[in-house]
Formats: sequence, structure tokens, C-alpha cells
Amino acid sequence: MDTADAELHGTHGGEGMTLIGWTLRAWRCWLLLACLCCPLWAVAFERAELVLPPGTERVALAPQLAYHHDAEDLDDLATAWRRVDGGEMMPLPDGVDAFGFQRGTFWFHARVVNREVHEPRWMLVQEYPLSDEVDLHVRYADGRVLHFAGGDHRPFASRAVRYRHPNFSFELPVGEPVDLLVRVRSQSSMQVPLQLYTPKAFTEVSRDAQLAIGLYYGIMLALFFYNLVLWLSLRDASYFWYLCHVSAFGLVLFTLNGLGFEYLWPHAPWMADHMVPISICLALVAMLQFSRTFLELPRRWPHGNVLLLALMAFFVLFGIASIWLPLRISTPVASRAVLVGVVGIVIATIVVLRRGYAPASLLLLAWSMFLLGTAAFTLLAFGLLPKNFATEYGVQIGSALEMLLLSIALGHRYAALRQENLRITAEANLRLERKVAQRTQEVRSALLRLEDAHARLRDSSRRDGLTGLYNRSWFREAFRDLAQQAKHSGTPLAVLMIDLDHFKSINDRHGHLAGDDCLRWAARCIGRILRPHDALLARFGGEEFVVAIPDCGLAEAGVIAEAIRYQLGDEACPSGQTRIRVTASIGVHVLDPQADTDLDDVLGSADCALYAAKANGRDCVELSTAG
Ligand SMILES: Nc1nc2c(ncn2[C@@H]2O[C@H](COP(=O)(O)OP(=O)(O)OP(=O)(O)O)[C@@H](O)[C@H]2O)c(=O)[nH]1
Repeated sequence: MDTADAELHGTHGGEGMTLIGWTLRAWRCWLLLACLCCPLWAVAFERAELVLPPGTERVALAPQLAYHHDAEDLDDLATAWRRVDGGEMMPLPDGVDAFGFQRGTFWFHARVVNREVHEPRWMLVQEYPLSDEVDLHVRYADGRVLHFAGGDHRPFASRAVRYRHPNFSFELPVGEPVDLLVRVRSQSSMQVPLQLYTPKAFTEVSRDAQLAIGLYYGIMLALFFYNLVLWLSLRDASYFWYLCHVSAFGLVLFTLNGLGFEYLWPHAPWMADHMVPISICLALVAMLQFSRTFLELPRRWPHGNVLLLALMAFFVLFGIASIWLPLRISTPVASRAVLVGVVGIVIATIVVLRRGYAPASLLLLAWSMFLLGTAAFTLLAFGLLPKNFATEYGVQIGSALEMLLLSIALGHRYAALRQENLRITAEANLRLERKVAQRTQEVRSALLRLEDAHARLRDSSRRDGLTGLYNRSWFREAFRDLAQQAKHSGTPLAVLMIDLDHFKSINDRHGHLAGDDCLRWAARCIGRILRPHDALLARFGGEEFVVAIPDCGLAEAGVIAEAIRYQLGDEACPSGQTRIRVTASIGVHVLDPQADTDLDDVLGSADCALYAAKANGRDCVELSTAG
């Protein structure tokens, strides 16, 4: 197992049952078992000397390490050497080289004898990048002592190889015992997984680890830029929070890998220390906010929304507090809270999923991948799973799959939203079309009613209110058309002027209402006579009526006029209990279709004939003699 992986999750050894804590504990156990079993490290489990037999390329110092914890920070280098020489150093407790967060200074000692004749030069690598100060003192058999300094409180450039783990390069003369005394001081977790490598082995191991890390961050970057483009074009808040989540989670791993110190803040020890809890808090805030937005919690599960908001508030406040809090408090609390945050998200996801929100299933799968990857790595560390690529890089694979699935989930959610939008738009269009059709129908029927009303109004404006006949003004219009038609067709057009006789005396004798009855009755009688003739009948005014008969000569018109006169005089008009005798004088004129005669002249001619009839004693028909 590449111990770079242990950094991802094992920075806070001994601080509790978080995912990170479990992983670290498992790593320690595995390391112990591996040290006991590996034939390469063919050394007796005693602290005498660590012999490097021929063919050795790498070896962990843990089984042969002795240590002393100077909690009060009292010992100087001479005192430490005295303890080494006096046999006062203790073996590692249970062979585990991680002590959690501790005060003071730790001294570690191992005596190494190099039997590999081809490798006089070796490298000691502290495979935990977050230690503040790591000092290596190498004492040779001739009493010569060399000092090397490393750790993230020392300039990055001072490392033997520019690599994320503190490393030291020195000679191990063949067959000669050499004392390695390592002094470690750190506010971070006290972990000292010291490994000896030949330069060749170190190059190969670091190359493989860098490749794995590069692949991992390559995937992260691809996902980041892919979703950045999507966010810029779609402007969906979920994409923005996803970007924050990927960035912040990447920052956590970057810090834990030691890459933050190597590339981002090589001259800022404070950042190297405090970015662990701060980046964890940032990652969790982004993760929670992303989940809230993705799951549409305010709408779908308000209580869950409050829960996640509370968790976010905690991480925001704790992230700020981490600036001042000592690392031995901020880092373990933040890493424990990660589990609480993830559990909160998983619960919210399950609730929303059970409420029928399908895209939540991908979110659940994504978190499952993350947990599965971490679990695989943990089981490997406990020896319950075989070591292979999937188990060894479980955390990276799990988190990469998680990010990938989250990205797919975003796409799925967007597609679902678009589908929903299309459905809503289609429904709205349908509703709109129905409404438009309904409104059109209403407008159409209103128009019909209006047209009808208009027609009735126009008709009533043409009609005389008492008799129901056309009035004088409409007659003039209609007569003009008839005259025009007669002119075009060359047929005669007869005009009859009918005036009831002595109507004033009827009114005087029987009253105006009876007079009205007489007018209505006369109108009906005249209309009855004219029915077969397609004639135009109108009340000309007062007790006077006018008739136009198309295609009717003077003789025929005279006959019709006689029929009218006869009809009126023949019957008495019934009015209440009385019957009133009504007679009429009629003047007849026929329009010469060839002559360009004025309408008023025509009517005047008919009127003259009427006057003639009156003059002749009334109740008679007089034919016009006008040409
Ligand atoms: N009841 C009633 N009388 C009307 C109406 N319009 C006009 N008259 C009356 O008709 C009478 C017409 O009288 P005149 O013009 O003197 O004509 P006349 O009495 O019929 O005499 P001649 O036409 O010469 O036979 C007047 O008394 C009007 O008041 C109407 O709508 N109803």
C-alpha cells in the first residue's frame, strides 16, 4: 500500500471513529501485520539493528524503531544521544508509529547496518507530509554526525528531493552500523511512518504514486472544467455548488497529500497547518449546499433543509474558528463532523428519494461510491480484502466515482427539469389553446349577437314604430335602388300615394288611440293587398302611405290602387267596441324607365295625383298624367 493513501485519511490518528480515523487505525494495524510478515524485511523483531540484506530496496523502520516522548520539551540533542546510548528509548507501542495529537518532542532511533554492497546511498522518507519539524541526525561508527532538517515548517526547497514527503539522502557505508536519530515536533497529528529506500526504489515508488495522484486530480480537473462550462451556459445554481464541492474536496486532498505545501504555500507554514480543518469545513459547506440545491430541499423536505442549514452554519462557524483554534482541537473535531455531515446528506437524500424525486437516486449512488471506496480501503487495511488496485486506491476511486456520478446526476436532473418544463409548457399551451378557442367562440357568439342587435337596430331605425312599416327615410333609399334597377331593366316602376280621408275628424271623434288603431289596421290591409306584387310599402308620414311596385305599368297600378281603396272602404276598422269606417284617396304615378327623373319629382307627381283624388271627393284613385 502506498502510504500516500494513508495521508488522505490517516492524518488524525487516534482521534475517534470517523471515516478518516477508522482508515488511519486500520492503516496502523495493517502496517504492523505487514512488518511482521514481510520476508523482505528479514530482521528479527528486536531493536538491536536493522540489517539491510542484499537485494533490499525499501524497508519500514517501525519494527526496529525506539522512541522517547519528551512531553515538556526539555531534552537537547546531547541528552537524546545519551538516552540512545543508555538504552532508555522505548519500543513503539504495539509497533504503531502514530500517536495522535501530542505536545512536546518525539525522538526516534534506529541502528541500521547496510549489507547491500551495491547501494551505499539511501534515502529516509517521512511518509507523512504534515509534520512541522523533522530533524535527522546520522551518526557513523567513526563518531561523525550529519544533520538534515525537513517538515512543513522548513523551506520546501531544502528537501533532498523536491517531493511532497520530507526526505533525506545520506550514505550508509556497507557493513557499518549507523545510528539514525529522528526528532519530530508537530502541531499536527504525530505520525512517523519512516521508510528507507534505495534512490532507485524511491524514484519508482514516487513515480507510481504521482501517476495515481495525477490521474485522480486529472479526473477532478476534467469534471471541474466540464461542469464550469455547463454552469456558465446553464446558470443552474447546482452546478455552481458542485464546482465549489469539487474544488474544496480537491483542496482537502491536496493539503493532506502535502501537495498544498509543495505547490500552493511552500513558504507559509501557517497555511500548511490550518488548511486541513479549514478546507474540510469548506468542502462540507459546499457539499451540504450542493445537496440542498440538488435535492430542492426547501420545497421537498423543509425539515431536512433546516437540518442541513444548521450543519452548514456549524461548518462555517467552525471553519472561521479554526483560524485561531489549536490544531489538536480543530482537526479532529472537523474530521469527526464530516461523518455527521455525510450522514445528514444521506438521510436527506433517502427521504427525498422516498418522496418520489428520481434524480436523488444518483446522488445516493454517488455517496455510496464514496463510502464504498473508503470501506474497501479500510477492509484492506484490516486484511479482510486482498490488496489490489481497487482496494489500494479505494478512497480515490470512490471519491472520483462520487464526483463523476454527481456530475451525471446533475445532467440527469437538468434533463428531468427540461422534460418537466416541456411538459408544463405543453400543458400551458394546451390550456391556452383551449382558452383561446373558448374566448374565440365567446367573441364569435358575441359578434353574432352584436350583429343581430345591430341588424335589429338598423331594422328598427328603418321601421315606423306605430305600424311596423318602413319609414319615409328608408323608403327613399330603397326607392332609389328600385328606380335604378327599373332604369337598368327598362321596366316601369309604379308609385302609389295613399292618404286616409278626414283623419282629423276620426281623431276628433274617436280619440287618438282609435286613430292609431285605424293607422295600424290600414297598414295591414294595404300590405295584404300588395303581398303578391313584391311591392315596397312605407308610412310616408301622418296618415299617409307610399307604395312602390316594380315592373308595374300604370293600368296595373291603377287596378292595385283600386283594390286597396276598395279593401279599406269595404270593411270598418275595429277599435275597442266601435268600428270606424276608413276611406283613402290614392294618387298613382308610373316612373318612365328611360327618363332621367328626379326622385322628388316622381313622388311629387304621385302626390299631385293624390291631391287630384282629394279634390275629386276623396275615396277614389287618380292616375298621374305627368310624363
Ligand atoms: N291618431 C293619430 N293621428 C295622427 C297621426 N299622425 C297624424 N295624425 C293626424 O292626422 C290628421 C291629419 O289631418 P289633416 O292633415 O287635416 O288631414 P285630414 O283630416 O285627413 O283631411 P284630408 O286629408 O284632407 O282628408 C291630423 O289631425 C293629425 O293629428 C298619428 O300617428 N296618429
